[in-house]
Amino acid sequence: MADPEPTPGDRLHKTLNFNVGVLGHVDSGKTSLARVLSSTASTAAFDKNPQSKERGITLDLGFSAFTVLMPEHMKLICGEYDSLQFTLVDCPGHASLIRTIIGGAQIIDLMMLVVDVVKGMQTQTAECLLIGQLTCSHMIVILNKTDLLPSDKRQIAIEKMTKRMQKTLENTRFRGCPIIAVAAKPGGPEAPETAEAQGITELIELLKSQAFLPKRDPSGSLLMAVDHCFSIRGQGTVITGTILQGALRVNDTLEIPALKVTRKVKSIQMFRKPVPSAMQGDRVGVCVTQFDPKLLERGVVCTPGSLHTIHAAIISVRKIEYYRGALSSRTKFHITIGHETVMSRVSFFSRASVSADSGSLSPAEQSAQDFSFDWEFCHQEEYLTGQGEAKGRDPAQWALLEFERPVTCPPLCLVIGSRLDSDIHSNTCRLAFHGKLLDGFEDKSYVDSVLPRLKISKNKHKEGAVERVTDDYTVIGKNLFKKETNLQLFVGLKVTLSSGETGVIEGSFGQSGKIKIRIPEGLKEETKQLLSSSSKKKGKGGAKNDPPKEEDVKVDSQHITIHLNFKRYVYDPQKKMIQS
Ligand SMILES: Nc1nc2c(ncn2[C@@H]2O[C@H](COP(=O)(O)OP(=O)(O)OP(=O)(O)O)[C@@H](O)[C@H]2O)c(=O)[nH]1
Repeated sequence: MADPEPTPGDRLHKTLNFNVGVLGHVDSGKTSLARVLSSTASTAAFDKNPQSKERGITLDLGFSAFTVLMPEHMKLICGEYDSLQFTLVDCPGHASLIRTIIGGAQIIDLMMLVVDVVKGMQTQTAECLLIGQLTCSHMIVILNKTDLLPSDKRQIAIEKMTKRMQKTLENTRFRGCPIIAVAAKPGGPEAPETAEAQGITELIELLKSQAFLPKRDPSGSLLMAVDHCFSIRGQGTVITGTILQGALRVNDTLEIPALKVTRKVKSIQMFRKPVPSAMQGDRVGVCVTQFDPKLLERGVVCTPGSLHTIHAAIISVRKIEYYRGALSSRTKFHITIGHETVMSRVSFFSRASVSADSGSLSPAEQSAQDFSFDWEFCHQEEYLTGQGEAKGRDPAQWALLEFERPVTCPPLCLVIGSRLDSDIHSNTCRLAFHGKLLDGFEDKSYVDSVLPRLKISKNKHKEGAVERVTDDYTVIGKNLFKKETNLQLFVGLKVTLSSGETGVIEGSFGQSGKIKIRIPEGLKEETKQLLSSSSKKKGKGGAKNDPPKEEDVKVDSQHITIHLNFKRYVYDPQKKMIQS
């Protein structure tokens, strides 16, 4: 019989793990803070706990942990646990920062944004805030290095910086989040190790008060981020890391996608004790049958067959508003996807760019229909609109990514596009866009044969005429499309009328390529008059509240034109390159 899914109660130990990402600008004091938190907690917070010394452990580069007794407010909801472990994920360099955060997005429960109190928000602070916005729902701001402020003006300076941070956070999801001042390593690098950090006990109390029962889901396939790997003679190879998704049991078979091999789980340890299973959010050491640990210093392991290695992908795209550069097609960006950052050629396209004029395709182009179907499918899926990308808001954007080397990632994972090669001191945001993986191309030959033949054309412009008004908010347009055109692909696109109103294509009208246009602000009086006089002159149709029927429409207004701008995306078997 299969083992039951592990539950949070299925533990030999009674410690709940809570993951805290430590983010901030270079040199803001992240590592110093993680270090002092761990040591302060292990010496002070546990004096009642005999295991305290053991718990202030350094797990690996970038990971440290400390444990406290279960805070009062969590005792009721976390009945089966008696203590709470904070695992601090110190995120160092920039590329690895994005990778760590994206990879850990599902399991970073709270983010500590470390700010140098003297310098305030710096470029990377802002970038970290952006990444936090995309991946995390709880945050604490740490104003560090308060010892550098002159003692007589310290309090005022802290209050000033607190207010400034509050203002910055006003329009973010972290509005009103706690802000605390500390000195993680007073005196800087030259100071003796004995120099006492300030505000750390208060910070630990704040962390305890902000902690909550994290959502963990043992279902689905396993995905574990590996941060360390070593062998134990006679036993096997141990991989340590964090379970990002799913669960793991002794005797399970794991896949190491980078090595294209599978290995059997011989034992699992948490908090240095053997456990039969572990689940999302847990930090574990897993002993598997032997392989060369040098081959997997960092990376992922997973349920066999659950990850895909892809050569190209389609993603949804949202521009990061602080990014000053252009998102132009066929340029290269650093793409962070799953646990990898890879250079990619990026071609952007938008909704109506999908083989829109299918009726006018040549027979060769017609064969592209299968392909364009995929895109059509994409934009009907909820995940495009479900993640805050509400239908009807911004015109949706997509991109085709062509990776310089294949990447291994889970389906639907978060993707961030950035320009990491731009100068880190240039004071500009290097994060350009974010999105979700919608579709990946695994088959290299498919990529070779199909992707080079995609054509993303330049902006197109179509012009038609308003035929009649059906009510104060709706007009019927004609001469924009042929009757064969798949009008569904244009639904939701913006049009402008020569009379000044803007509208949205609501759908087709009749069978001859006419469209119904909704004018959300309503038609201007002059426009209505112009259209109704035009109707009367011709003597048919145009009665304000008549349900529109195609045969009614005989009136031809020469006065008001409709303008539609869009991009077109077609498969062109003749082309050897993507054209733009
Ligand atoms: N004066 C003073 N210096 C500090 C404090 N905290 C850290 N520093 C110093 O600031 C420098 C950077 O500290 P780190 O902890 O390495 O900063 P970091 O953010 O982890 O740096 P990166 O990992 O390089 O991004 C070191 O020289 C520390 O000694 C503090 O509270 N006061």
